[in-house]
Amino acid sequence: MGESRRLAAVPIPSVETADRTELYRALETSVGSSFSSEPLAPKPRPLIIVISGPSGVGKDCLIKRLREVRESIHFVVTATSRPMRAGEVNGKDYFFMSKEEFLGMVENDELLEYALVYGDYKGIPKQQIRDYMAKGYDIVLRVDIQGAATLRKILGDSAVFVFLVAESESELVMRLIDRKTESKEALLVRVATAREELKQMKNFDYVVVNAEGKLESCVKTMESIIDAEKAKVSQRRAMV
Ligand SMILES: Nc1ncnc2c1ncn2[C@@H]1O[C@H](COP(=O)(O)OP(=O)(O)OP(=O)(O)O)[C@@H](O)[C@H]1O
Repeated sequence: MGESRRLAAVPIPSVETADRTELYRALETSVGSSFSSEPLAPKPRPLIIVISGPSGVGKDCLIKRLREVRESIHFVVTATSRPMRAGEVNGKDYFFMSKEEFLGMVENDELLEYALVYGDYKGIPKQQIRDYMAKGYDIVLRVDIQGAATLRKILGDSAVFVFLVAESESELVMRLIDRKTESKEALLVRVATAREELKQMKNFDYVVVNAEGKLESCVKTMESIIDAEKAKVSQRRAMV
């Protein structure tokens, strides 16, 4: 009510008889300044999305599909000293390098985070993140649980942390067995580790289920999370 008393005394034509432009102009004059065409929502900031979860849960598959359905995503290619697996491509799946080269990057503070995983180094190159955020891309990082905990310490709430799970522990083990990329010893390490890792879920912002044969639904959930994050009034402000 207090607001209406401050409005200019301009006659407003009848809603029944006046045309749209006439009414618009009269309302504009009454409120005292032109109506702006500027977007009412703030421009969404680029997000850093950390995707983690036990080995074999489908992180790579999810990210691959997410990149196909969403153009504005940059997947940060991790540097690693582990040997290339059959079908992997250098610079696409990982930047494969020797231990010496990797430690050189550590020395030069070129990595956001790094760790020794199953005997091999893995780390996230900082420059790639900066370059793509500057171009407006959302950044997707794929890290193991240990890496996610380290990133949480570095990035705090400025990044979105997503924990990917299978629908059950037994499904996860089956998936790992079916992938046929691990020796029996490595398989045992991975399943035992997975059991421990599941306890870390509470440190994440979201948990997304990648159920057997339901990758598309998992991708949709991820998209919803990204869309919801973009619609936040107070957006996360990630700096690397
Ligand atoms: N929704 C799904 N239903 C059935 N199989 C799936 C699904 N998602 C992924 N897989 C399969 O599970 C296996 C593991 O997937 P992926 O390699 O993406 O896991 P990851 O989490 O990236 O594993 P790692 O951390 O060991 O690299 C693959 O053989 C993949 O094809």
